[in-house]
Amino acid sequence: MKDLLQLKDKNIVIMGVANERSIAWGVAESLYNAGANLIFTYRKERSYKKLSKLLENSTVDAKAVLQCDVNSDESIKETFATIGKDFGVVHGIVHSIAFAHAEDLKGKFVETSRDGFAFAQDTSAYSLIAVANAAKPYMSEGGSIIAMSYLGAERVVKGYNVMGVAKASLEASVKYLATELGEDNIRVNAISAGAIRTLAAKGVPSFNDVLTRIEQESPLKRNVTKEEVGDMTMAMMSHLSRGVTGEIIYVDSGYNILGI
Ligand SMILES: NC(=O)c1ccc[n+]([C@@H]2O[C@H](COP(=O)([O-])OP(=O)(O)OC[C@H]3O[C@@H](n4cnc5c(N)ncnc54)[C@H](O)[C@@H]3O)[C@@H](O)[C@H]2O)c1
Repeated sequence: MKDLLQLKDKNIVIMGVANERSIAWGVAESLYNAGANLIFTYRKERSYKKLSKLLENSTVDAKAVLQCDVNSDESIKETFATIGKDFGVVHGIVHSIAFAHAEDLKGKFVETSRDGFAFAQDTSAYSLIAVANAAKPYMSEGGSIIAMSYLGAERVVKGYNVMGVAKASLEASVKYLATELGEDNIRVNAISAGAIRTLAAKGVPSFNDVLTRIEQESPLKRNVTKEEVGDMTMAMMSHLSRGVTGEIIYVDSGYNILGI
């Protein structure tokens, strides 16, 4: 099986583990079991502490744990320069990062502030472009970049507001990046995940209603898990998906196909 995936000893950067509930942690477990070398990045000291504990208490091994604040070009460049120096080649990147100010999610969309809009875009969408640009020199053997999106990018999900527009921008960025980086055999895709109870999800006021609705109405009649998103991310990182780029892949119990 590992041979089919061709992930053994591949250097994969995982950005966005905040705690054990993080989607990125589900991804880390899947990729580790497939034999990949994992390089983790975190934003704040708090995440570093949580991540260190998680690593201590699990079988997942980290080849490196580095700080990277995606709101800062300098931080992104420095992180990837260190990764390049220490590992030579990057084969994959998992971008599992998003943030918007709570007041921009709670209020009416029409009242979104200029700053709040820019901040959500910068953190949740532009960061993918900046990361791809900083990583590109080290992705000399080709590779795969995965971002995490949500249905709120293309449909109106109550309470998702400014983040929905940031995800729309993220999904469009995936397609533009895929088109340009394809000649270097770098594939860029997004997973559109169903609702999963995480720290980031706490900021979305309608989250509990969304979970209930998916359970009642989705084709699979249940919510998805971070492990399921992890496995699909692993497939999208692997040799199995070598012909796929610029796609938005749904791991959402089929909820996105519903009309009314
Ligand atoms: N949980 C869901 O229901 C759901 C559904 C679909 C998509 N997603 C997406 O999955 C991704 C991961 O979110 P999650 O739900 O696992 O929540 P999470 O809170 O565990 O992860 C979000 C991560 O983003 C990081 N982050 C925020 N700002 C950053 C910055 N400036 N620099 C570096 N890192 C920063 C946080 O530190 C955290 O690790 C996000 O893109 C989110 O929008 C989540």
